[in-house]
Amino acid sequence: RPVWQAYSRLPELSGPTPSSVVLGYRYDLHSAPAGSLFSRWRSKYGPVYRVRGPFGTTELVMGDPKGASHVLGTYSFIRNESNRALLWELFGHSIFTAEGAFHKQQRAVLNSAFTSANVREVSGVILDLANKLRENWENRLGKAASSSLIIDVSHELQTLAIDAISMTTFSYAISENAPLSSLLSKIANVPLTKAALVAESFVEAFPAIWKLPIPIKQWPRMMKAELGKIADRVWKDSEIEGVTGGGMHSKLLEAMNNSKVLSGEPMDRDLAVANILAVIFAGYETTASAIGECLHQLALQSTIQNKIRQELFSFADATGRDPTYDDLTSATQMPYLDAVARETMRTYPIVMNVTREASVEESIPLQTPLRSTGATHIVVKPGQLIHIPIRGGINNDPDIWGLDADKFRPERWLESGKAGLPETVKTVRAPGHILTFGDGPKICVGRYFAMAEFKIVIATLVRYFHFEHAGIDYDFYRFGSNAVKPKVRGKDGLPPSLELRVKAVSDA
Ligand code: HEM
Repeated sequence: RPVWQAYSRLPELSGPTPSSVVLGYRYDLHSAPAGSLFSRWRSKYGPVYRVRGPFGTTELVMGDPKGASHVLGTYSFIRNESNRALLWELFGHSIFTAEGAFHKQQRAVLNSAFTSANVREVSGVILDLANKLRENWENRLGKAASSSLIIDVSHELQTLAIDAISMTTFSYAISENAPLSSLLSKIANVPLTKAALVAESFVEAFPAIWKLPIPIKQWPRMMKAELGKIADRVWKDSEIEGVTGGGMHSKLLEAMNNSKVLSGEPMDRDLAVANILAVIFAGYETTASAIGECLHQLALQSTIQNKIRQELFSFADATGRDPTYDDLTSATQMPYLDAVARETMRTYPIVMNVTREASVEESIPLQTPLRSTGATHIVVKPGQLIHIPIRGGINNDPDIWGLDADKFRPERWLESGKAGLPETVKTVRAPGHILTFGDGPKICVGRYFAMAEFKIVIATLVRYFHFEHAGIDYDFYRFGSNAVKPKVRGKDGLPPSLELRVKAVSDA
């Protein structure tokens, strides 16, 4: 694409000046608490504005819900080159690097594995893991000198989440493989440093860097090799013995083995292994971080925490039994738990923004005319980078959600009239009016899985434990792996952690 175009595009839009012309806006965006700059820029420039990428190039921020839905819903907007290069490096050619008809084929296979009915079928594994964590904390509290313990919940949730996805997708408990689980934890817990942000900005500007033998590739390589060995063995066994043989109860393997029926093409070994890796990696950090953000909010707002507990106790009093998976995931049986899940996903989305690149010239329709020209469309050229701001963006826009858009208030999902959801939320056409899981053909494959795991773990932990602030303030930042994670306020260069004070409910 002509270089000059990258600089002179979108003259009708204004936007912020980055602190460094060389690094562009990404360095500023990721050096600030997640979403805080999207929110500030939206109030200054409106929902649609431009940012300057590395070396002054022009990128579009599309915070208009109709425009965002168009971009995410159309195959001509593809994943951007630097994203594809990183995802290729991490997993190989997988669902994440697929586009167009090939993406459609891969999605048909993965969708058939992650239906809500299939998630229900494997939910016992997640319930067992949540109860195992509860028993572990009960034992530790039983042995502790005081009635409370400070626990790094972020670390423990990561372990639970990686087993939840690996045990349900290929019957393998990664946490029991010590070298592999410590490698994954190293990758997930890389500290946020200025050097890492600068390196990331350069890679964004020059995706070809991924092709060089640079040291940052060392961990993804090791992960691909180690996890690949397990995925490979599981895949071979499933081909030889069949998925139901050998106790291998895996919906994903079953779907991939049946891929000829679903997509017309048998899945080859490399693609199958890459998709297994992609699903594991996409599925564990994100879900663990979302549960962590919720526990952090509950520790700050004990009234909300008590309301969830009360709902669980009332259920037990009324039925004389513990809630099942069906009860926990039903908005009718557990309306408050459901509202807390929706509000966590809305207020604190773990993926801060989604990026696309226009592959053809296209006119994007807008809900609200542009401030500068009053135009109801914006025309983009091939190669244009477009960011859909989610955290601090569309999910928290006061013009869509009302003046308390930034507040964590689960009641908004339950009440009617002024205290409930405003009509304007309907302008966001994604499921549940939130963009936390994306939208369109690339919407998150694992969203039912993630919501089920979220509800099971929050209900199990809140039923038995009381969470309190442990005197450490946290801010949430987008770390290099793309998930938003907690960082001790003012302490740069530390890996993510989230220490909360935990007490048994009977002692609280
Ligand atoms: C709270 C938890 C989660 C969040 C916030 C989340 C968020 C997202 C988002 C925003 C996308 C769209 C990316 C884009 O449009 O470029 C996505 C895609 C994806 N997610 Fe999730 N995710 C979560 C959990 C999971 C789980 C549990 C799995 C696996 C079981 C999973 C697997 C995937 C896959 C494979 C894709 C790629 C889909 C495609 O390209 O067609 N995610 N996720």
